[in-house]
Amino acid sequence: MKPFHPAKDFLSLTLQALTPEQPQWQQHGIHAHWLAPGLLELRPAHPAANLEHILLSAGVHGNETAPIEVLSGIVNDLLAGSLPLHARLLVALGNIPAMQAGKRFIDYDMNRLFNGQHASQPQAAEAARAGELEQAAQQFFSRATGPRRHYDLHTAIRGSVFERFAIYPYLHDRQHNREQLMWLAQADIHTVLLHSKPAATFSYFTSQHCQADAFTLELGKARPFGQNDLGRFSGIDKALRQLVSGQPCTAAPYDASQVQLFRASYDLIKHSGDFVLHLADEVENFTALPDGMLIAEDGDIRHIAKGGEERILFPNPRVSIGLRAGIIIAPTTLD
Ligand SMILES: O=C(O)CCC(=O)N[C@@H](CCC(=O)O)C(=O)O
Ligand SMILES: [Zn+2]
Repeated sequence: MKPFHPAKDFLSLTLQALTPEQPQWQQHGIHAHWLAPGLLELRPAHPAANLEHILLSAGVHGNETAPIEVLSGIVNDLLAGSLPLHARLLVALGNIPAMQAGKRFIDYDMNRLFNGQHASQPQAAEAARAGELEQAAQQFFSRATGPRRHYDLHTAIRGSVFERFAIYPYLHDRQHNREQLMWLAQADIHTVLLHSKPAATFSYFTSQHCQADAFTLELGKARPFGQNDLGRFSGIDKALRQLVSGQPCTAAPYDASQVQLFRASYDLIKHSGDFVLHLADEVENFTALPDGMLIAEDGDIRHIAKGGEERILFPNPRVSIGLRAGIIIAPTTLD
């Protein structure tokens, strides 16, 4: 098998729409399978028992470049033999045309097209790719014989009161996994939003349909390629490197003081072109909303903050009609 060309790293191959001459090859004790552009499966050539099965994704939003660089660095070090692999790993760089264009998306937000929603937007450039990512994830996890994890790495449009945070998809009847919460804490992610309903996101899809411990990770502010301070991503970089190389996890028993939890109360939906958000563009994620504050209006609908403990997440009045223009959240504890 022809080795991965060392001068062409995973990211540049993906951005240039190049593929290795052979889709499957072995190097440094790793069996690599290039499934499609930006979709690479790696496993130890001689796997130990009880491997973890880990999906790492980034670039579902094309302009969220730091997580793409983090994952590309991990893949390159695995293939160069400088980072050992003791897991089955699927790495997915999501929206390649949007990455090339430096945009969040081309036609339609890809993270609203999972869970089958791609079928409702067949004309969108993102639809087929969302279906391809779903299929790759399902095939990958269908062959899993041990723990399944999915971390979908993002950065946010706005700054944030809490710089890094995780989003835990709605679990229906499953319990929140406290070991996962402590793993996030040792990755320097101490704030977690618990979703309260199904969503069309990649992490909800793998949580619900692949039974993975799945999270969307928001790791900082979105910046173009070349403008990231990757030092601010060292917590997740180190934690993922330890995870894929099978180093013993140093996460402690569950300690509620390490994890600040919020629960989604309701979404601000943009129902029409009359939608007005009464928050300035500089307002950060997790900004507190004083009791009685008018948050948003849409025709006859008025959203008013209640109780003084609510906060705003992902305020964005520029989304397409029908989509979420923000989430109202409130502090919570585990059941
Ligand atoms: O900064 C923003 O306004 C959006 C950041 C972002 O892309 N967040 C994800 C969260 C996905 C989830 O709820 O799990 C998204 O909106 O897709
Ligand atoms: Zn994103």
